Amino acid sequence: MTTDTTPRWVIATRESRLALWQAHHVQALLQQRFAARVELLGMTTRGDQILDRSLSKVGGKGLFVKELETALEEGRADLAVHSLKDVPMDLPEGFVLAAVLEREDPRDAFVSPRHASLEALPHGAIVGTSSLRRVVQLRALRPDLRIEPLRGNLDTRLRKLDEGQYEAIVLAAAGLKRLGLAERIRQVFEVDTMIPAAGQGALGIEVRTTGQAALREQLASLIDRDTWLATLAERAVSRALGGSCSVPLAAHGVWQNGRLELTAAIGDPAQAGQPLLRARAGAAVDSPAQAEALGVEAAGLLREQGAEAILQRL
Ligand SMILES: NCc1[nH]cc(CCC(=O)O)c1CC(=O)O
Repeated sequence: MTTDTTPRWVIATRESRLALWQAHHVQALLQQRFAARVELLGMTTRGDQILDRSLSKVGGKGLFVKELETALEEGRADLAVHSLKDVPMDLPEGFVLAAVLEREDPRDAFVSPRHASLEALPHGAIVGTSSLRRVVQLRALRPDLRIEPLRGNLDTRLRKLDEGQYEAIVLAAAGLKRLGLAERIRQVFEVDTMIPAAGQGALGIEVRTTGQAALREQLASLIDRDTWLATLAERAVSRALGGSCSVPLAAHGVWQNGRLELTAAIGDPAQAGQPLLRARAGAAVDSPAQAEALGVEAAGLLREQGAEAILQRL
């Protein structure tokens, strides 16, 4: 008799269409690269259940992650695939991000049935969006607009737009592109106009810290170094400033001639139309420690400009 040495792994995933697309993407990658047998374990998280309130009001980061970690802990799954944006900077004891994959488009997208761009919206138009980060940046760009909360998965958000509850909505380009909905995008915001969230557009793969040496080694070979270092810097800004999603914080790193150029911004939800505090920091980053130091530097620059007062009020 021969022993079957084919690795068998189970991926824990949320069950939204986007989460399943992402899990299937990682499943295919693992099957191709390691000739592994990979199954999906779909599950519902608190973040999926709470649809009537803004997520910033119901307990912050980790809402989309915890149930998946429980499945890892109990051995029902071996890895969890997340949108990196939804993953807290500090994972609970016993868990680690084994890989960050190459980033999709990190930008935010403007979607509207009738209007070609944010600039083209009529005075006072209603725009839907789900994050405080987008709210403060939209207000700074167009103080006249009425910005209303918008929750739910991608299909739900598009349906609410199509039903006429909003003139336009703003959401991550990456999700729309992954689901084949790119044709709905009327405008993508350049990253200087609407600074993305830390980790936006990237996928993270989480595993247990112990007992998974072989899997961790194989996942490490999937790391996209540029995305990994850039998102480490972005996430370090968020951690240095207290990192909850009730903070309207943006952080985005771009590689230019071998240097990582990091832009970060924080807005004040209580001060409509106020300009955002912005900071830029760049360095020839070549290690995780250097990436995190760059993030801490950018956070320090925001503090010097008065980020503290905003954080105090929140
Ligand atoms: N917070 C929900 C979430 N998490 C990741 C994405 C989009 C895909 C990505 O950024 O990788 C979205 C939807 C959105 O912000 O529009």
